Amino acid sequence: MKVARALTIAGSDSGGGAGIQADLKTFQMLDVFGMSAITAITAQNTLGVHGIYPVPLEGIGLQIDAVATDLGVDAAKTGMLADAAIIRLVADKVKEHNIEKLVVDPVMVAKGGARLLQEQAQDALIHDLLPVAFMTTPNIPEAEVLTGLSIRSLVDMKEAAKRIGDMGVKYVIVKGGHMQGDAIDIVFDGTSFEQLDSKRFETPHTHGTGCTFSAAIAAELAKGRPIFEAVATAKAFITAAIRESLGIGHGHGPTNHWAYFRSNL
Ligand SMILES: Nc1ncnc2c1ncn2[C@@H]1O[C@H](COP(=O)(O)OP(=O)(O)OP(=O)(O)O)[C@@H](O)[C@H]1O
Ligand SMILES: Cc1ncc(CO)c(N)n1
Repeated sequence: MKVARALTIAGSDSGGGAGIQADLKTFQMLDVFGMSAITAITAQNTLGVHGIYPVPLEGIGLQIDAVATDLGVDAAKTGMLADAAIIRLVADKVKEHNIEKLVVDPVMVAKGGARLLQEQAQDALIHDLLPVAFMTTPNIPEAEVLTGLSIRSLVDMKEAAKRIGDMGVKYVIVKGGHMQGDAIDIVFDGTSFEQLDSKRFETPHTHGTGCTFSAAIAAELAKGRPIFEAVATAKAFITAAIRESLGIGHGHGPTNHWAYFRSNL
């Protein structure tokens, strides 16, 4: 049996709903062997981020080297990268190990408002990481920071996707989780647009939705699925995970990483 292998380069969420934990659960549910390089440890739960402890650069580089030189990486994703030095290191490692299918989730701020990326690191994201990425999946506030645009409509989302595409990344998905109405994401392939649609669920349990969505894309790309099939499966995965939330914790609870699999039984 040949198994697909995916690597997440991200922060640890002790609460289990976002970060490395969400990514590994998602890989597992999509039949992909999951590996991790941890960039920072967060003390976090559904109420917020209580502490952030970055891993030394050398340790992050060694984790990526260890995995890439032995087990192999069919696709990777990035999540919380904390600062500019980590972003540059990850960009260098992606080039060194020829990781072609890299999904960059440009994580900047947690749901409760805690910064997960230093503000001065935003330039490194644009100039160092996006040019080596295959796909990026900003939410609305992240797309606004990356482009300087104010995004209020689907037309604005498309314009933002185009401008982010000009930064050197092949595919861009501007996610509509932060808009009003249906949860519509815009996919841009450099020439044309597609939409991923779902109804919006009125729920506070959306902790880690972005992490889970980008991990599902990386998992499907690791299996060699065509792009639009991969993103459609990821949308179905996150929609089921939000729809059937677990109702645990006292704040923004985690999504349900079993839901997509169970709904297909
Ligand atoms: N309430 C909702 N109902 C249905 N789909 C949603 C809802 N909220 C988000 N989504 C979908 O979830 C996916 C993730 O989008 P979102 O904009 O929430 O990411 P994010 O803000 O990066 O998440 P996080 O920072 O919490 O990890 C998108 O496909 C989006 O459309
Ligand atoms: C570690 C980590 N990564 C990403 C997010 C964004 O959801 C979070 N809250 N925590």
